[in-house]
Amino acid sequence: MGESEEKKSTKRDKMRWRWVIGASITIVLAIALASRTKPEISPNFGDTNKSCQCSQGKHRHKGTVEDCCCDYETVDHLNGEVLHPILQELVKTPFFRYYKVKLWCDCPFWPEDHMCRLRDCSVCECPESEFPDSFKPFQRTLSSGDLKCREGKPQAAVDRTLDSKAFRGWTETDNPWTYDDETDNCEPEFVINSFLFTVFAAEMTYVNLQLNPERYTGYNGTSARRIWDAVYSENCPKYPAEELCQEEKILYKLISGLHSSISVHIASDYLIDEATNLWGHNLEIMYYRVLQYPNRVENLYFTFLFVLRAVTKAAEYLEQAEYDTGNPTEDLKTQSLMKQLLYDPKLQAACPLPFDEAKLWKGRRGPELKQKIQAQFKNIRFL
Ligand SMILES: Cc1cc2nc3c(=O)[nH]c(=O)nc-3n(C[C@H](O)[C@H](O)[C@H](O)COP(=O)(O)OP(=O)(O)OC[C@H]3O[C@@H](n4cnc5c(N)ncnc54)[C@H](O)[C@@H]3O)c2cc1C
Repeated sequence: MGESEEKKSTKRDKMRWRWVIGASITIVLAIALASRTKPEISPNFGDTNKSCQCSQGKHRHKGTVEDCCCDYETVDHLNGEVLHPILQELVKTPFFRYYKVKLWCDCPFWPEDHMCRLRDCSVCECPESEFPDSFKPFQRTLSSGDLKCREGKPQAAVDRTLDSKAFRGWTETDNPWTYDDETDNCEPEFVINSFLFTVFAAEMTYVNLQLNPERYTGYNGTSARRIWDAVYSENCPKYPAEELCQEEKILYKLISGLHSSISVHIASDYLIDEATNLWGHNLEIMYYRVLQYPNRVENLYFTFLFVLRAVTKAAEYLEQAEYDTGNPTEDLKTQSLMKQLLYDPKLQAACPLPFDEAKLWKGRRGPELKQKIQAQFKNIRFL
């Protein structure tokens, strides 16, 4: 591999791992929130002043998480003791708080999609001066005076010509599970971003995830629903559940687990009263969208363990990866937190193999099935 190829590949790897850690963070938080409110829900739905009547410590879900090698109680314990505290620190580091996304592109499937109703839904882009030098492979035209959210105005977009020149070389794909496209093309694929839910977007730009938390944004109604409908109908076969093979069930569980995670975040940080701008927990939403369906909670735990396996499987790589943002102090801290996360003795002892992927793709149909599911997986891009 030539030097420039190596650089491209390292950049793609960085993007990929930011994604995996990002997914871990969102799912870890969702588990923490769901497990806190799992038992009997108080009738004081949406009321932030009255105390929650949850009886802590009671598990509705017991035993091993289906298709995994770890139980519910252990997940809750590890999440609270180990993962949640470390990830809370990791998300603040520059390497993980800046995320590259494509904004501003018409939806090729559903024109005039109105998306979010709330003003707060708009995505705050970072001015060029803010994001780390080593993340800047191209010149930007966004001035530092442009610190405010741009509130969904496509005309305020940065110079695309520069972007496409700088990124032309990055379009090749070497991972059969993902697209590594960082050009400004608008592709007819689902770009799923649980923080920003930019569903179809173009033009790479940076956002600070600390300024764009995952929470209620008013993205409701038919517009939001048809995206979920499309995600499920494109990727989950219609035939009865008992006829699904293991790999198809897993893809469904991952989508459903991510859906639960998004719903839990919405419920946890909800606009209770628009007039007074009062934000708080909405336990009614938490219950009606997630907790009343045991399988949605189970799928959340499954997704947690699946992502945890991806992170721990890549421990050696992640330990040695460069977390270079041009700020040595912060970058050292990122590396040290990553090591803590990857080699935590409690994690290794309690859940050494969160999910066993070696059981997949067996039998005569294995290779064909893998190709089919890879294509489906690529169709949905979880950022
Ligand atoms: C990728 C994506 C990201 C989003 N991010 C946000 C966000 O950050 N903030 C925000 O406010 N809104 C967000 N939304 C919208 C949000 O997820 C809901 O679609 C919206 O709040 C409307 O909810 P709903 O009650 O109509 O049901 P939806 O959550 O839209 O669900 C649609 C249908 O899917 C089924 N379903 C629901 N949950 C599950 C599950 N876990 N497993 C299997 N099936 C299920 C049910 O049959 C349900 O009726 C996002 C939507 C998408 C597609």
